[in-house]
Amino acid sequence: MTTVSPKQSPTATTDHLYDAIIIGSGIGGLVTATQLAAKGANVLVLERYIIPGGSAGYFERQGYRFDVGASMIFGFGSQGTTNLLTRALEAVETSLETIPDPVQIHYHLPNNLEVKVHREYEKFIQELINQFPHEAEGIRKFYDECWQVFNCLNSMELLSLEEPRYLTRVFFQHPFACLGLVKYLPQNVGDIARRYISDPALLKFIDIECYCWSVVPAEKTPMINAGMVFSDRHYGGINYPKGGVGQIAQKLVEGLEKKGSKIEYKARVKEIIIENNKAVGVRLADGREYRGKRIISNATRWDTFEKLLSVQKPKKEQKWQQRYQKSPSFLSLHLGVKSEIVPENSDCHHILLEEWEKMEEPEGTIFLSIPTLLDPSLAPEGCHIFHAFTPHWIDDWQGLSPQDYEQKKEETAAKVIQRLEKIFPGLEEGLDYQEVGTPRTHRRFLGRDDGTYGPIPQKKLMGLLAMPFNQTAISGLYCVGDSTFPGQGLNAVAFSGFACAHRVAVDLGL
Ligand SMILES: NC(=O)c1ccc[n+]([C@@H]2O[C@H](COP(=O)([O-])OP(=O)(O)OC[C@H]3O[C@@H](n4cnc5c(N)ncnc54)[C@H](O)[C@@H]3O)[C@@H](O)[C@H]2O)c1
Ligand SMILES: CC(C)=CCC/C(C)=C/C=C/C(C)=C/C=C/C(C)=C/C=C/C=C(C)/C=C/C=C(C)/C=C/C=C(\C)CCC=C(C)C
Repeated sequence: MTTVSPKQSPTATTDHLYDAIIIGSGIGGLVTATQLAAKGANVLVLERYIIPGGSAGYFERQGYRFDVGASMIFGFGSQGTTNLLTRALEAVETSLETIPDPVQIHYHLPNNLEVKVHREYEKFIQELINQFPHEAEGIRKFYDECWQVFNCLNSMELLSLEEPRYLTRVFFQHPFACLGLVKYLPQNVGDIARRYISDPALLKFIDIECYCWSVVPAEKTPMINAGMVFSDRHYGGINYPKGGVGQIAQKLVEGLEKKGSKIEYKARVKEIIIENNKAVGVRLADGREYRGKRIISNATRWDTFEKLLSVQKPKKEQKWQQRYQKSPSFLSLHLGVKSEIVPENSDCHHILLEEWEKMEEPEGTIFLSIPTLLDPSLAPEGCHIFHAFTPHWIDDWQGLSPQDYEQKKEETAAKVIQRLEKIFPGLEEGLDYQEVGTPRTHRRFLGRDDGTYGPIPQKKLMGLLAMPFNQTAISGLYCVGDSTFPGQGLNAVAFSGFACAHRVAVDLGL
């Protein structure tokens, strides 16, 4: 890997004009970079941290390799067009071995409602119908409608919706699929679920099915995204990259470099340079400047428009901020756990919630992943990795003395572990290693304002209609990643990367 450290950089001045400069090497940034490099563009990626990946990065401690973010990965299917991670790697002639996950989520919900989302669609539907036999028809109709959305998406090439020639072509090739998507773009899951389902407990189940990836209940979750998540888990499936989630970014970087483009680490962009109302380059924290024909920010919109630009925030962005707010961040427990406490045939991903009213509260819903059930090589022999996380706001972690901060981490972690004892009795006794990340950790290491997981609607919106694409109100400046259409999720930001690269490539005449 060619890592150029600031002091050795041969191109520290403005003499080289890159086709595109990308701020940040999250999966959104890297998919844009590799797509452009594959089309022959000369790209520079600038990453403030020491490795690529952002929320999809990793860190190693005492023989454990922990994923920074979620370990439940969509987008690694082998057919159709929605397998965007497989496709992004293929575009730069690389690939990753993945391990299929037989159960997407094992839910442990109020009133002892236990449901497993099996990879096999029919098995999942039967399991849910067994819990709610009186809603058998509604359950089928609801999830079948999600398949309609997915089938539309999965039939067409997925590129920039800001490129008229692509839109015309795709419309002539797949008129019904396009009209289907136009119909669902303004819709949310809650309205569709209520058309078929009336049992309040089942509607709550649909809420948590949405909440665990969109961080909002069904009424605010866009139907297009639900169509992807609720169907692709049974189609392409959930597949874990061998060697950990961090491998995805590592492989993309390898591919990027093979195509002659480059990435620099410890390269924090402090300012996007604007000349004659156009973005023309970036200035780093260490004073270096780089020039590019196009500038693409993989930082969040809050970071991009409030911290990296000295010009007034465009009206369009002000409007966006009235519609979307920052979601909470997470408290993350990265645990090493003795294998004895993990029964054979345990599932990899769990959701634990004891009271429906607390679903959206900090520490209400607990997410747990045990990636070593799929790839044991991530932990020392005889041990597993437990990654437990629960939403938390940064405000609750500010202004504490170092001692109080440490103590709060310990106490909050202990509460989470205690609750997880319900699923894995003996967990506390079985601990071998513990590292706790707070919203402050996420802000510091991921460079995300307030450590946010991403944008969520302030109020009920019209599906995805208000989510911006990649172009911005500033000429030459584009955004990519989870504060662009269609939002959070690796496969979602991969789509954003494909779309952004397509729009930029057309603008560059590539
Ligand atoms: N299972 C899953 O689906 C899963 C797993 C992990 C992550 N994710 C998702 O990935 C999404 C995030 O991906 P993304 O691509 O939008 O962004 P990201 O936040 O992961 O990456 C942004 C990158 O930009 C860098 N950066 C920020 N500001 C910078 C600056 N000024 N200069 C240089 N570098 C800077 C950060 O260090 C980071 O590496 C989230 O929505 C998260 O949910 C999903
Ligand atoms: C031409 C005409 C007329 C028209 C046109 C129309 C059209 C074409 C349209 C189109 C559209 C489109 C393309 C769209 C797209 C979309 C997409 C791609 C989407 C995607 C999505 C995805 C997603 C959302 C994903 C997500 C995921 C996630 C978030 C995940 C997460 C996870 C986690 C958090 C974890 C959990 C854990 C546990 C449970 C433990």
